[in-house]
Amino acid sequence: TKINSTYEYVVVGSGPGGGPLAANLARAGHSVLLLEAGDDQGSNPNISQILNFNKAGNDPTTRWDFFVKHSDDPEREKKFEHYVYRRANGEFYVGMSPPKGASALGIYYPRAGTLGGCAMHNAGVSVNAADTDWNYIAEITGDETWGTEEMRRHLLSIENAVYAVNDTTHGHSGYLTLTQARVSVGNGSDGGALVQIVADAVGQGEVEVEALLKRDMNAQDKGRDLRTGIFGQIRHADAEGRRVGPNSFIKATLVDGRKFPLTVSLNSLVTRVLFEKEANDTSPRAVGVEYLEGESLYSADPRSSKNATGVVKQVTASREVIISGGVFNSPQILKLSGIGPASELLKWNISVVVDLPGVGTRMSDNYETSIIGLAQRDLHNVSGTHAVMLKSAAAIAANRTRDLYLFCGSFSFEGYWPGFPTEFGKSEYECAIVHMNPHSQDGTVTLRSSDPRDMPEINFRFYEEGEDEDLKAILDGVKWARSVLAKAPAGIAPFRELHPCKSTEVNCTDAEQKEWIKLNTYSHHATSTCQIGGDDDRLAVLDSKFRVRGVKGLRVVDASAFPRVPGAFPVLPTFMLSEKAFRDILADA
Ligand SMILES: Cc1cc2nc3c(=O)[nH]c(=O)nc-3n(C[C@H](O)[C@H](O)[C@H](O)COP(=O)(O)OP(=O)(O)OC[C@H]3O[C@@H](n4cnc5c(N)ncnc54)[C@H](O)[C@@H]3O)c2cc1C
Repeated sequence: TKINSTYEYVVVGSGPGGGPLAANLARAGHSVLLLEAGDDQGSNPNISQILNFNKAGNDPTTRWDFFVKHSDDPEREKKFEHYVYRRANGEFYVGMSPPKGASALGIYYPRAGTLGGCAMHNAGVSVNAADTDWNYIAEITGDETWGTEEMRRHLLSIENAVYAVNDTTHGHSGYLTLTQARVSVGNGSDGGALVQIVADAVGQGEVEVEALLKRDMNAQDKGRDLRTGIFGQIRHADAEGRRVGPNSFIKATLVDGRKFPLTVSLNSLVTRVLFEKEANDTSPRAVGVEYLEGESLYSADPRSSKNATGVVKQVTASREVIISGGVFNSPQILKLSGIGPASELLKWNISVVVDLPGVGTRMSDNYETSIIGLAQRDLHNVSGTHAVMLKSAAAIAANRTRDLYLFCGSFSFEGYWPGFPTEFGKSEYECAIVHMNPHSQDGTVTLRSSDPRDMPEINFRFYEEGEDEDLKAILDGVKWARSVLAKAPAGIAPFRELHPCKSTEVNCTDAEQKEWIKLNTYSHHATSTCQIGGDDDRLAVLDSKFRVRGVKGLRVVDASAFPRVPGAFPVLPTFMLSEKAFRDILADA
């Protein structure tokens, strides 16, 4: 496509934040340039079939490899069982006994640099945030349009809930096809037996297992966030398992005979926002962006090379620039553009446009762990995973919303590293555990240099706050799953547990389990590095309409805007946030 020099809107990044926003603005008749650092792998079967998500996560054509810290203590970091090193020959080493000459890289954190962003290699699990998460944004900003009712309306306009076809409380004509994952539970199958023991444990033993697997975790239901038990897993994919999301919506917009004014430029790494300040302006205005054109320019791309520098280009936005580079890249782009903590910018000789101390701070994420074991024999007819929502003892005592999301099945998911996962054969069975709304929200994204191709320094600082309560909640989930799995039919049980306890035979104390969980907690739901906040919050980066504070014509629309990590899985809330941003931007146009 020919790139013009001026568009009404320039959107940077095509993930669940930026992709649908660019498509929607063009469908509303505005000229839009969408700049994406990666290329398009929409027809690569590793990427296009949602159940290939493990292959997708390892595919060098889409992967962006970040290496992060979980704490400020380098010795503890290296006790992470899947810590990554670079061997002298350039290959990765994963583990705790690195060979001589290997250099420490850090804890692997997956992202995707491709048309569609991380929605192209995620597992697609699509869960609305709790009402309390949405209402929290309304409370801190005083902007009622963030309330749960309004946000629900955005969900209705984007979704095509084919799993709930006759349910009029869901939307059925949006771009985001949602289906429920299939689980084998046929008569006499191991899958059926293993779901049944969970159903018994959550007091749903009398209900048909098939009906439980259709329970709708995104139901329009006042008591929803307090309800626990088994649910079907909802995914942004169609009935044939093809991924649906930003990539398909952008493509549909480009091929539509109505010829919407959307231009997509791939292999375009945005390096900074351009500003102008006229004499009578109180604050600078974003008027465009600078970018580098070329393949694999960002150093997280495994195909990148230091010698590839790209061609410098500039483009103008007559209305607005919208940054949607994701949780690590949006704060990096702002900082490279002179928006961030002044002291950090000056260190890299970047002229300060606005001293905004919150950029790249208060990063938030869910805590994840898993209990995995080997059955006495191979398991048969166990495909698919089902969700179980639970409350920790503390959430029950305080009558708070459900805070544990488990998904159970015959699979192995112990987090991410190059070459993940470790497969343990046909007897493996796991309950993965997501602990929602953990206390610590102290992660940072800081510049490592002023070169836009370099990855920033990323430190999550897990467990800085509320360590006892969070570890206790996760342990509640682990113990619950262990006690349920012990009730599996003879011949399957007893499971030989691989972790957190090495085996059910060995007595493993609470303290030992907590230590193992703390060392090995993983995550992949990072948010909040450019967060929305109230006018009185000096670390707020955005106002409630996604506008970057202190400048004009610039917004950030992606998962970095959430003031704290929403619910169990961030992708559906990010699609909803994108839809909200579209409405807010149109209202100002
Ligand atoms: C392996 C994996 C599995 C996941 N599974 C789930 C799941 O099952 N359910 C769920 O809810 N969430 C899941 N997530 C998280 C979810 O996918 C993300 O939270 C979501 O995609 C965030 O959307 P975003 O728009 O903020 O950013 P991203 O999806 O990260 O998109 C950002 C885009 O911006 C582009 N970009 C970045 N910098 C630049 C630049 N300088 N110039 C131009 N382009 C740039 C990137 O290439 C990318 O395409 C998963 C994530 C991963 C990595």
